Amino acid sequence: MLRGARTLSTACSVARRASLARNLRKFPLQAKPHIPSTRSLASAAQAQAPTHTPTPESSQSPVRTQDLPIVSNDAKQVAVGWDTRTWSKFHNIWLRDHCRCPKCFHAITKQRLLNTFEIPRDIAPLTVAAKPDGLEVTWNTSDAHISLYPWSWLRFNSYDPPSSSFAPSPSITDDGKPEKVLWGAKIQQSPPTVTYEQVMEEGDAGLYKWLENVDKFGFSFVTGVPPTPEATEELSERIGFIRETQYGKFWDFTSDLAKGDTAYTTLALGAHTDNTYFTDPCGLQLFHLLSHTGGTGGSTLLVDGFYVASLLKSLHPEAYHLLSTVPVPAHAAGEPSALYQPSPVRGYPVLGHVGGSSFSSGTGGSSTFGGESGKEGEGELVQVRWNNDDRSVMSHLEPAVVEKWYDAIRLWNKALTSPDSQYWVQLTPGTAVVVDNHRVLHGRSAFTGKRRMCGAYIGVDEYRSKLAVLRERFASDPVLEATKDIPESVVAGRSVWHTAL
Ligand SMILES: C[N+](C)(C)CCCC[C@H](N)C(=O)O
Ligand SMILES: O=C(O)CCC(=O)C(=O)O
Repeated sequence: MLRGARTLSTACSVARRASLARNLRKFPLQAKPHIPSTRSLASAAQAQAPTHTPTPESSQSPVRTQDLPIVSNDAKQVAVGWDTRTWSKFHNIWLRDHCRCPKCFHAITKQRLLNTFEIPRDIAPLTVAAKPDGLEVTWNTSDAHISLYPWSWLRFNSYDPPSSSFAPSPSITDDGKPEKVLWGAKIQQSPPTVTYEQVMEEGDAGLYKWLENVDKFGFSFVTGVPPTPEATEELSERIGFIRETQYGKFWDFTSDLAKGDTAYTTLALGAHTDNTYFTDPCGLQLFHLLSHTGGTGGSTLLVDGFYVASLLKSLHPEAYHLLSTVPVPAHAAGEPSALYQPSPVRGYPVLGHVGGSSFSSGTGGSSTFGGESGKEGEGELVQVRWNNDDRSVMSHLEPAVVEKWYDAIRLWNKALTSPDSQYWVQLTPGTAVVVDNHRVLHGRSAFTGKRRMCGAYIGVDEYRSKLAVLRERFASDPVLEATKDIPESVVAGRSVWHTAL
């Protein structure tokens, strides 16, 4: 198994040669297979069960050809043998389209320069070679174009089989991101928290910690925030620019119905996510209680929607399936100058997924956005959209589904409101909370007196972009690590082999 193969230029240093040797697993000596058909590749890999557990080369020996993956090709595909049981197959057209040389890919803007549609449909390699840097392909085109594909990059982007199907490798995980931690009421024992000082410090390490908290837990407190709207706005903008909506940019609100929404009243609000009436609900929502005088109540509720969904899925799979497939319309119609509905107006399921093994009559080839899906499996839960107060008329339900759907949301609500799921916290001036609005539901208890809350929305793409940039700086990425010495890889501070490109 390739472990973050380091790269070697032809004039590679002894040190780099040794480091590649260290990282490369010894591939069992094997006669180069004939150019196998796609079908026979699988049987070939299957038949050649490893005769021994490959062991890393000693750090002294130079890299040997047999230390490199085995490569071969036919008229349609190139096969890469990571070890005798693990092969990837890449279509020739796919490889040519993903060439990252300076002619095919703008190293500064990270945009494709190659005209995909000028690639001959039947393009094939003249030669394929396993080089220390990666797979080298010389194409059978008039320019005999040469492309290089680093081993770690190929393995990360393997689609046949998907790289997620490979045995977990400490050096190369399928997306390199930390696992999410699902939580219930017990999170109150040690809720994820950073300090304002950490978040505001120039080096951004504290900002990174804050956003990693949000990625892992779906929320994070920030303590020591000056109890002013100005400081809170500045804190919000550490993540990215604030998303303006019909409620304004940075909000500073109280129970005066200044805006046509029950948030601007003293009413209790059940656990919900915001913006179900937008096609693209905000990614983060930040709240900071500035003051509450002459009254009681107004405590904040947080519920991990991913946790509750996991309970529903195991206890009531039918209900889970309905919440994952039936789109829910919503509206924001409290402002005379605004009347929001999502596009399509039928809305989106309460539980949004990607990658389900299902058909879809909606957009995007999966059940996530608007389509009905088969029951084979929903895929990965990536978004919770739930606000029963903002829900519009369910005018599209199949008659036979109506009562089942209401039973399903009754089970969902029961799980949401279970004491085991609910984390109630009384916010105080100086402690802000940021919530992943695609995962964690929030609410509040009713209150009396004068209560002043401020905060802001951050778009989901702005949030994820900032986290990706911080990860580039602070987290180790096996593909970036393995490719950083390939000449002309890192341009304008970013690698052309970044796995987000
Ligand atoms: C702007 N502020 C956050 C104060 C209120 C937003 C209104 C919340 C709306 N009912 C929703 O669920 O999206
Ligand atoms: O007032 C609060 O504590 C929260 C209000 C709310 O849920 C919202 O604005 O979405």
